Amino acid sequence: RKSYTAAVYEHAVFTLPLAEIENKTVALSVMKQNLQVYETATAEAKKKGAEIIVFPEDGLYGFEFTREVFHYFTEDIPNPETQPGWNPCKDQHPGDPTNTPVQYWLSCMALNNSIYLVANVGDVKYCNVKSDKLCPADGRYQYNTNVVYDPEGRLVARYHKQNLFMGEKLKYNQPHQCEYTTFTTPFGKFGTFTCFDVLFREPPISLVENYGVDNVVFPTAWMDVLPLFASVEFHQAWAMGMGVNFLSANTHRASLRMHGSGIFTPQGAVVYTHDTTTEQGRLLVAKVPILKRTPIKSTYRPYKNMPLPTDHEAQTAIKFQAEVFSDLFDFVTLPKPSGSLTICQKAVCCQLNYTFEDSHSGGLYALGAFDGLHTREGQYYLQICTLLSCANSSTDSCGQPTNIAKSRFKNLSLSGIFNTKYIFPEFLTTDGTGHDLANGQWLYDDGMIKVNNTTVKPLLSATLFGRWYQRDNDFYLTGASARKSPMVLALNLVLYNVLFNLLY
Ligand SMILES: NC(=O)CCCC[C@@H]1SC[C@@H]2NC(=O)N[C@@H]21
Repeated sequence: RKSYTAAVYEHAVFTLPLAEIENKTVALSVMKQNLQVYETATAEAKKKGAEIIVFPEDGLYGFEFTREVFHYFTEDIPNPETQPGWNPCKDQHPGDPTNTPVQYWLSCMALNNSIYLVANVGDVKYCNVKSDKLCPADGRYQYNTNVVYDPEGRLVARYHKQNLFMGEKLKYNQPHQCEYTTFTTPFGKFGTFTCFDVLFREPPISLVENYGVDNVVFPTAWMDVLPLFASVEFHQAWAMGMGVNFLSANTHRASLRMHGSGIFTPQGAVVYTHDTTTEQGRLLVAKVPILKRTPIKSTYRPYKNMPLPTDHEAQTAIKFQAEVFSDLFDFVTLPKPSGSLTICQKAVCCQLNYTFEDSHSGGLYALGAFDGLHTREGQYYLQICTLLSCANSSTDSCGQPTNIAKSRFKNLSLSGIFNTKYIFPEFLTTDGTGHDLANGQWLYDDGMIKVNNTTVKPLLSATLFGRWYQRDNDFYLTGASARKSPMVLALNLVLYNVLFNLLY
């Protein structure tokens, strides 16, 4: 057997204003409306041959809740490791007040369609504030949770999100210990994690490297941020960088820039959607290769003899600094019609060889390097090389979110020197109407992005997105220091920066 069929459903979640969710009954009616859409999608996916279906993060209720209101959406979901074989569809009787009705519905959906089903739900664990020192004051832990039901309706996996995003900390708790959640199917070993998790080492990298996972199911509620954090470019890059299949289901809310789901393999997307114009859900179904476990290829690619700019390039290429999503990059502009450029920042050096397709086509492009701590919406260490289309003809606009791209390249190769082997290759083209991953028009080979024949659409960005996980553990970024006082954190920050500047 060489492949399996997977489905992801990008769901336009039905929700109610916070003030209207007065009790558990209202919350349940909201979830039932969404579950009805899930049911239709699951039946449709099954009809198309799907063996597994993934639904998005927050897909049953939406996002804007207080901790108290979110409690109405939670159920106490057992741990399948200590209570294997739990099957709400077979074991619960509808109407019993001790039931978990959402789990009952999900389990029956999996059983009735004989399919693996992955959904994101709220799990609650009650605790005693007197005996459990970490127990929240309201006496309960609330978790952002993925559940997986097998085709018999049994709960086979439960995962509590580790890396909570921004406002999520108000309604969810972070598990005391990171959970590594896997499940095995006749078509491969799967791991699961959720949305913001993908930016961190734990649990994603350990699942692949230590738990032998070669398929990931990924419920997400991801807002696009161009040029480096757009959903489909980022999720495809993760699949390609880690050499796994990645089934990503996004919540659909175009007004929040929340869109873009796909089924990605180590070779790139087999199917994806990026609908910015409607508020409709969408089912994607595709064949996915069953992967042979291969050791992760190191993408760390040191190289010597970095070509220096020619006299002509040195005259016309302008060096400048500009921010990309609040990170200050060092940039150099691309002179036309072709060239070979290098730009470095601290330990990162980026090298580009290129020829514009049409030397008369417009658009300013710049090659940028970043090596540092990203601090917006979370803290994590990045090492990046990017070639991007600037928003307009001013260098100030390079790195600003834009959908404008005017030039195609006859050929290009982008490579870099990094301290990390965790490099995720991003590539995005556009004709102004959406994101085109240009699969088949570029290659990621030996740590290098290569275009050998002109892409169909103009290039928005090509990026080697590196994560230096090791560095996250330094100084004030450790979990232990996260519980320290603001004064200690500030001192750590100063110390960190002084040492960092001494080192580089
Ligand atoms: N639901 C989540 O866990 C948050 C989604 C992650 C969003 C990514 S992380 C950095 C970028 N900021 C955004 O607004 N979108 C991107």
